[in-house]
Amino acid sequence: MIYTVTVNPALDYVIQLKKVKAGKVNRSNDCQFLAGGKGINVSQILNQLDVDNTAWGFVGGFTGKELVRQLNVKQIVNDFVTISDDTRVNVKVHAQKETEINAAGPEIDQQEITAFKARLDDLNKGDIVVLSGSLTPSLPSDFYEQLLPTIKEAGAEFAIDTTGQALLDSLKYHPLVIKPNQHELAELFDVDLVNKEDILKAAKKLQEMGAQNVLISLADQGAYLLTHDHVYYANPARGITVNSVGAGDSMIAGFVGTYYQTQDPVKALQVGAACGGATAFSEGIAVKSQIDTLLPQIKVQKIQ
Ligand SMILES: Nc1ncnc2c1ncn2[C@@H]1O[C@H](COP(=O)(O)OP(=O)(O)OP(=O)(O)O)[C@@H](O)[C@H]1O
Ligand SMILES: O=P(O)(O)OC[C@@]1(O)O[C@H](CO)[C@@H](O)[C@@H]1O
Repeated sequence: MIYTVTVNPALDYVIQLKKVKAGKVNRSNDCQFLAGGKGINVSQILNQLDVDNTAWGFVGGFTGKELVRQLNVKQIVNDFVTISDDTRVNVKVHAQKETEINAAGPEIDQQEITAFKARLDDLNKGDIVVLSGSLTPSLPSDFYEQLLPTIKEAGAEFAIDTTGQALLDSLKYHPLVIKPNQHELAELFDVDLVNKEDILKAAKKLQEMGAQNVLISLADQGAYLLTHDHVYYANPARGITVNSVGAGDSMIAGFVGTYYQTQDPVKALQVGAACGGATAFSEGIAVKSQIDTLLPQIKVQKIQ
């Protein structure tokens, strides 16, 4: 089983308009509330790939109820801890440029944290836990790290999609895969990454620090994968970008879901790149038909 963890999920309020003028009244052409949060997006793609998974995390209030309603409609299995504060709303403005305003997130108390940690008792050998996204301000900054010994003791693997020190602190527990984008990779080591060599050198460092596989996503430039033995490059799919929100989550889902089924990191990279592209080319998170259409376009090359 794959478990996704979204401790700070969101209703994404996606607003479409031609142009935003700062300081003026702007009127939208279209808007909708979509269940979001990085781990939840991973679950959505896993469902499209027919990979069994359960979404874990914290939800609360009227926003949390709507989020769970949407997941149930899509038959995404979920087992959230209910909190007394409201799940956040993140605003995504799609105009001449994409602008995102992500809220900090709700208060989570000690009892709710304890209830969440008890979920980990369900883990079995061979399971994969995908930990994704920001923490709420009330959670300790080492919250992910606190979960890792239990996950490993159960014989499960984990993937982690977070940034900064929290990502670095997870490496000693040997994540199955991490996926910083080029910008996040540069920030991790406080360096400029000007060419391929710089990127691969920084990615190699993350592997030396403990990651089993390192995926570096480059948006419309494709992605690199460092495995134990080799380095691979996956080209980007061709298409018109309409939304980059969730492309990274989709790539992780494609990678982890395929790895779980095949144990083949190269196939996993191919599917991950197709899932990322499919989401970038669609209004929300991609569906199976879009992923299947792009899959043959992705050729994985061994470059080292
Ligand atoms: N415009 C695009 N065209 C083709 N493929 C894309 C495009 N955008 C994303 N992808 C695919 O999805 C992968 C992940 O995208 P990206 O690098 O933007 O992740 P990210 O920065 O984590 O995304 P986000 O935070 O917006 O979800 C890329 O490596 C690529 O394979
Ligand atoms: O604030 P975080 O947790 O870093 O990111 C949250 C978020 O931007 O990530 C998803 C896209 O990756 C969205 O669905 C969601 O709003």
